[in-house]
Amino acid sequence: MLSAWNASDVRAAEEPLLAAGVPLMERASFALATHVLRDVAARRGPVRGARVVVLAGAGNNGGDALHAGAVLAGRGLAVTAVLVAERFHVPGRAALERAGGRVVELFAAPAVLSAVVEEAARADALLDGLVGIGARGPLRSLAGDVVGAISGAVEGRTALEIAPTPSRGGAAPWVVAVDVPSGIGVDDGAVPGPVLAADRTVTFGAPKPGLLLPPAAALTGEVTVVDIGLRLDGPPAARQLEPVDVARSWPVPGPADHKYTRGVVGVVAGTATYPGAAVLTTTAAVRAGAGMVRYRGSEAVGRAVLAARPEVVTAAGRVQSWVVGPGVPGGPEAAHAGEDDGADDGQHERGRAGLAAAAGRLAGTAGGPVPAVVDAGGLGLLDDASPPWFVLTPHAGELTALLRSRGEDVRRPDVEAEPLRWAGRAHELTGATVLLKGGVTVVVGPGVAYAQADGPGWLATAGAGDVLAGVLGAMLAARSREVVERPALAAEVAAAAALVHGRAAHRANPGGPVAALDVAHAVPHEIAALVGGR
Ligand SMILES: NC(=O)C1=CN([C@@H]2O[C@H](COP(=O)(O)OP(=O)(O)OC[C@H]3O[C@@H](n4cnc5c(N)ncnc54)[C@H](O)[C@@H]3O)[C@@H](O)[C@H]2O)[C@@H](O)CC1
Ligand SMILES: Nc1ncnc2c1ncn2[C@@H]1O[C@H](COP(=O)(O)OP(=O)(O)O)[C@@H](O)[C@H]1O
Ligand SMILES: [K+]
Repeated sequence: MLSAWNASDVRAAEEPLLAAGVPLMERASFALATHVLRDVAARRGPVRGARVVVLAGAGNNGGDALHAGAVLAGRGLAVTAVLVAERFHVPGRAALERAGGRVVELFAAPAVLSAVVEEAARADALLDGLVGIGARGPLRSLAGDVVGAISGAVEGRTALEIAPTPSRGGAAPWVVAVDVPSGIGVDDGAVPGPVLAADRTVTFGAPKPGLLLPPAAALTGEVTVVDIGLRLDGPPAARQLEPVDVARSWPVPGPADHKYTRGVVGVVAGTATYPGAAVLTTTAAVRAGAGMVRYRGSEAVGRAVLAARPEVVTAAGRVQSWVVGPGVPGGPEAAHAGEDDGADDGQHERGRAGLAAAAGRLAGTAGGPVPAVVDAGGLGLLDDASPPWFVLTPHAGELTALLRSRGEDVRRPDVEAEPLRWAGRAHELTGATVLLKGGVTVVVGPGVAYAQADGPGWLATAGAGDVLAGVLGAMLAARSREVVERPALAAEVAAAAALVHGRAAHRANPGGPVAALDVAHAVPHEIAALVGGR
């Protein structure tokens, strides 16, 4: 698992070490230089004579970059450091000059900006040491100008670029961000202004949340964490599950298991208008290893489900998790406005009953509360307050509607600009765990947040969300009681489902388009690979 800490926590962890004279900057800058050397060697062969431009800001981030530049100059690389502020890291500059590096005082002669940009565009490597965890807001003054100009000049990069071109020609410089790409929201992943998209980010002590969270996560390139000896004890601000975490906690059935111990998933999905959602959700739940899947819906849709998956049961009975809403009309906005966007075929009533049972509010329900996945039309069926074992699975549009239905004046671009904040707000307003779908899936539960970036862009296809709902339903059913008892566990299981779903999409057709049903069919193979490797 990757755990990310806010800037203030990293600073607090640095303080006692700095007070004790631990050479943190030497550690950081030496590791940074080592990674740059390795990358340059891999791309160019000989490192001697390679051209490196270091963009250095006023603070210690600039200090790291200048000291790394000194190490590189000492190895025979031609290093030019560009100082953007009158205040700069004095020992870093001195070390660089001693090692034979050249310094350009851009702050003293802004007219040389175009020459700097030209040199940067021709460099083998570009180190972005403008600001690190001391950044406040969008890049200002010369730091902003230089990033804007270089981004415009380097092929495949624009100043506000969200997706760096993965394989650029050999001519463009290899961009290494020092600690973080300068100008991102270190704690929240915001991209409030120009940011130079990196090929690699070498981050010190621990990842920062902004490296995991969208939209900034798309600008980091590969993230390398350098251990400089910090002790970060408190809870991380954001986490990212890795395959080994999911493998370790996967409930592999043993000899004593039977279908009810493995978990029964009750699915309220699909209508005559959207029968495919019922097929996709139930198929995904079956393929993800549910002990049993019960489909609840009209007879006609049930026939389509049974034709695709004869394992599915349509009779009512006990379940260990509910999935309510895929392919059911009437999301939060419609419910809020009293609209009706199509016949619900009785699914609203079945969905409400499922959610009431899941919340433990249905008189005469045996076995107590169980987890629920609440998707699409199910989001309009929620009560004012939900328990944390309800996992809401909106995309950005649905989350916006949900928030607006609860009085927040928010638009979709706001949600896309600050997904962690708004998923967190939805968690606060509803009490439920919130999984916000997107290129990076953000999950917020009580005291925990996850950011998962496991799937290819090809996964953005109709029905993919229904498959996720089915996979998550099966995973929650398998750990039903535990999820109800431990408020933060639903978020971990939801993040794990996003990982399985995203990796199944890669597996379904590596490097190419995927259809939602193909993703569902790849799920058991992905699970086998995960648990087989543990
Ligand atoms: N304290 C230490 O010894 C260590 C610090 N480390 C490095 O130090 C960095 C933090 O250093 P600092 O606290 O000095 O802060 P930074 O170097 O991140 O930035 C602070 C400077 O940037 C300017 N600045 C802030 N926001 C700006 C914006 N939006 N546009 C333009 N300029 C802006 C500020 O005026 C300030 O002078 C870390 O990110 C890391 O790279 C590492 O070397 C580890 C050890
Ligand atoms: N750019 C992207 N890269 C990777 N995965 C994505 C991207 N965009 C969306 N996804 C994923 O694809 C799925 C789409 O779900 P959703 O929007 O609910 O579609 P539908 O309602 O048609 O099923 C989600 O799991 C989401 O996280
Ligand atoms: K930086």
